[in-house]
Amino acid sequence: MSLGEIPENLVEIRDLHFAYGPREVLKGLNLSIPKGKVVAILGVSGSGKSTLLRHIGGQVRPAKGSVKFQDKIVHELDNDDLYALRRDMGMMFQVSGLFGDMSVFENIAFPMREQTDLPDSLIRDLVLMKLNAVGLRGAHDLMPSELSGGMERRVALARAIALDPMLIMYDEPFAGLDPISLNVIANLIRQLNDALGVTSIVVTYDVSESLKIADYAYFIHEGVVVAEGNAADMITSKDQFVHQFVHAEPDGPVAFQYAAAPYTEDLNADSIEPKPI
Ligand SMILES: Nc1ncnc2c1ncn2[C@@H]1O[C@H](COP(=O)(O)OP(=O)(O)OP(=O)(O)O)[C@@H](O)[C@H]1O
Repeated sequence: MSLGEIPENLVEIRDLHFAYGPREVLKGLNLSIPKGKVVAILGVSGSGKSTLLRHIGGQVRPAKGSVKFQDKIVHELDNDDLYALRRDMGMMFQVSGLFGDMSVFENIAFPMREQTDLPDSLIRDLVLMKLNAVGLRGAHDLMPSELSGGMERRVALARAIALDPMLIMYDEPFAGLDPISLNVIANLIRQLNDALGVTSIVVTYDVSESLKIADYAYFIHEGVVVAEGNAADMITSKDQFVHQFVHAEPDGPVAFQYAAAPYTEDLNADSIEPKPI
């Protein structure tokens, strides 16, 4: 590969450590998100995926290591710069977070009104454009309570792109969706990434869906990257961890048994003797 072909990274995570009190969640995480790509971050529930996204958005501070967004170290920014940085990031969560007392239109217009001085006529056109991109221009007058789960997720996606971010972060975008809605969301993630020229991070435990649309995948477990590679290669990977994940095997590097003393020790131990009735 010539130097000219090496993609520039939008996000670089180096030796990231973080703990919630005594609970160490990230233990020296390293990964890079190249510009223009869709990158899947995969791992079992509780492996620290959402915590990683919180570091990229600057909501939490690393105990050690850093997150670099473009040329800025996120945890070194002052409040104004952090606010400006967050405008370059759109987020879509499993829980849509739409305002229940505002129409679909007003939900998308809200960040535009809050963060820009655009006139109402332009906001109107922009909102309809964003809704059109997710196939819901015709639903602009509906209230969130009138939307199906899949539609709600699409409105949340329209809101995530309201301010033309450079990076879109998706936290469990497929959770709880029926198969058709799930496909719609997966295809939208890919299409919007390419049409808008953005970069996307998809954090999920849904391996098969995310590998269909991602360019690159990282597998994280117990706070570190345990495997990575081109998404297409992951399906046939011989790596034990990837294999277990892709084939949803109940035991493997991610152990079925919670860590315990040897069985024989436990069987003789006083502590597990049944209490007298
Ligand atoms: N605010 C918090 N305070 C204490 N512990 C937390 C907090 N947030 C998360 N944790 C714990 O940190 C670990 C990692 O959580 P995180 O949400 O980052 O994992 P995840 O991989 O995104 O999993 P999930 O898909 O279940 O959200 C979990 O064990 C979780 O219980």
